[in-house]
Amino acid sequence: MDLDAVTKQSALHAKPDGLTLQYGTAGFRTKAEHLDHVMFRMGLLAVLRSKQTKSTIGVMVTASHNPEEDNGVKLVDPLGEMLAPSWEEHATCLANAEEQELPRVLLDISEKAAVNLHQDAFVVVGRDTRPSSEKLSQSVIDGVTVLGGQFHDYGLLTTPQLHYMVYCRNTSGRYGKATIEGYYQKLSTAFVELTKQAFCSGDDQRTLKVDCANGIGALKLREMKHYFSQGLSVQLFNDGTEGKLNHLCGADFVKSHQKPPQGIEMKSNERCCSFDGDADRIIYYYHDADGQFHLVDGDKIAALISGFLKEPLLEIGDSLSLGVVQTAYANGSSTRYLEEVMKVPVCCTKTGVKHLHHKAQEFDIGVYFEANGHGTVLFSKAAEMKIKQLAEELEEDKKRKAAKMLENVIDLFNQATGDAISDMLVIEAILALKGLTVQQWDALYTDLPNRQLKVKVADRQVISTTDAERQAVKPPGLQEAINELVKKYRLSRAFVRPSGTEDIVRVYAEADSQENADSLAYEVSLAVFQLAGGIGERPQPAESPEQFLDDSPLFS
Ligand SMILES: CC(=O)N[C@H]1[C@@H](OP(=O)(O)O)O[C@H](CO)[C@@H](O)[C@@H]1O
Ligand SMILES: [Mg+2]
Repeated sequence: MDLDAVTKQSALHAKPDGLTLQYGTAGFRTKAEHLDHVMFRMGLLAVLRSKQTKSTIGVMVTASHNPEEDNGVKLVDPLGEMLAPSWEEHATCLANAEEQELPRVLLDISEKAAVNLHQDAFVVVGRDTRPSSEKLSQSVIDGVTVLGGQFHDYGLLTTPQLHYMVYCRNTSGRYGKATIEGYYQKLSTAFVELTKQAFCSGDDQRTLKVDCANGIGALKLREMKHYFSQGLSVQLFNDGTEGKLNHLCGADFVKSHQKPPQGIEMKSNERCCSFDGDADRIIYYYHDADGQFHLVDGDKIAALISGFLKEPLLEIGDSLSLGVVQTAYANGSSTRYLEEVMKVPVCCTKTGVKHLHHKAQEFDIGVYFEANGHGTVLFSKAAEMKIKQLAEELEEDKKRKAAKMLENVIDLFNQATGDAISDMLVIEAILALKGLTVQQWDALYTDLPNRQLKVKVADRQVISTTDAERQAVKPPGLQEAINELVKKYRLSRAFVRPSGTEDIVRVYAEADSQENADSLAYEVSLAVFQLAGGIGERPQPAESPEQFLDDSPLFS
């Protein structure tokens, strides 16, 4: 490690004095102008991680659904998964080290993590379409090269595509080819194979409207759509040619505002979906004949997918375990539906994909989705082998057919992480095969009315939680207050937790009516404000839904 060279180069990516950042739920995220030093240092860290794991490591430059002026960075571990927690700590230390401390911190990390510094290092880099992303990804590359690491810059990619590339490279191509062409080929071949049956039986060509959040998803979907055009025609909106990234559009906007994005023409009963800014989340929705808006969120995606998978799994007759993983934000109706109607085991984990992903690995087939549309399905090695073996058996019977179908489903999911494009193709395939309309899918169960709010407090870490974030253990008295409030309403539930990506406390409430959910959320916000050191204006009761929109300081 040439520490003199590191010091010299680092001076060109100097850290602003006094700035401290935390590697949070989704890596580092803040205003783009504060991130140059973090990028350079994440290049350095990726080299150390690559040497330690003797594998290719990914670095993605994106701030997902956050505003265009923001940016962020996260590292991708060898099998395409999120960075290991112990390395998140190293990332935070390295990002916050003052210039003169940098060599010592690098040596410290190398020692603590037993990095063999003589090992080769290889890092792959991807970035989203933000104006700041190109320069920032160059800073990552500067960090990689000054430590002698090799790199491949993929340029513009969706976040899940970068995860896919990392996974492919570390499994000698067994997972797929580590090129954009390889990604398109793998997914579209699986999609076309899977839907052959549905489309042969005379179904009309299917059309889907896609809101691309003016982000990277638009570029990639436009390139990819020709690969599966016999099966599905996608119409792109908010494709970045005019609008601003994530502004009044995208999956996060649609989910949190519970209304359609701007820039999309929706006719009644037409199936529409939205990606987020880096295309790792997807949400569906439609207007009914009365013009009422219906959201079909991550919970319903999980219900559709697990219902679909149950049948071929029963058919192949092997006792492979199927489970669904959710977070506390999952609508109570979805959990009840999965457990009581579908009879599948449901687990609840802390918020953040890495927690869900980890839990899903405990099943042969683990379906995980956050309510906001981030998720995928993981197949254990044993399940994959069993399915492949059955699919190759000579006898052409129902069992083999079911195994063949599952084989294509395995290939269609991005098993490295949740992926809007891959999930979209899975959902479209299921709807086609089952002959379901979006309304029929939506009717699987009825969501309980719910409301999410944000409360500003002086220090959000005064709140700590347990039971997958459903119970507050600190500050004293807060959980008791929430329990009392919840008792006042029917079918009600509420919890609070400090956000891992924003400097706020999140409040969630659901109840038998929208009015009651709003009212419970307001009362819980007030309890948080009073018991957890609220700052600024006190939470106000909602008089109109507009009050919940982002421009209000307390409600969004
Ligand atoms: C309620 C909610 O939507 N929380 C989001 C949000 O996390 P917070 O820790 O709640 O800020 O950002 C995460 C990263 O994108 C995402 O995984 C998660 O679902
Ligand atoms: Mg995202």
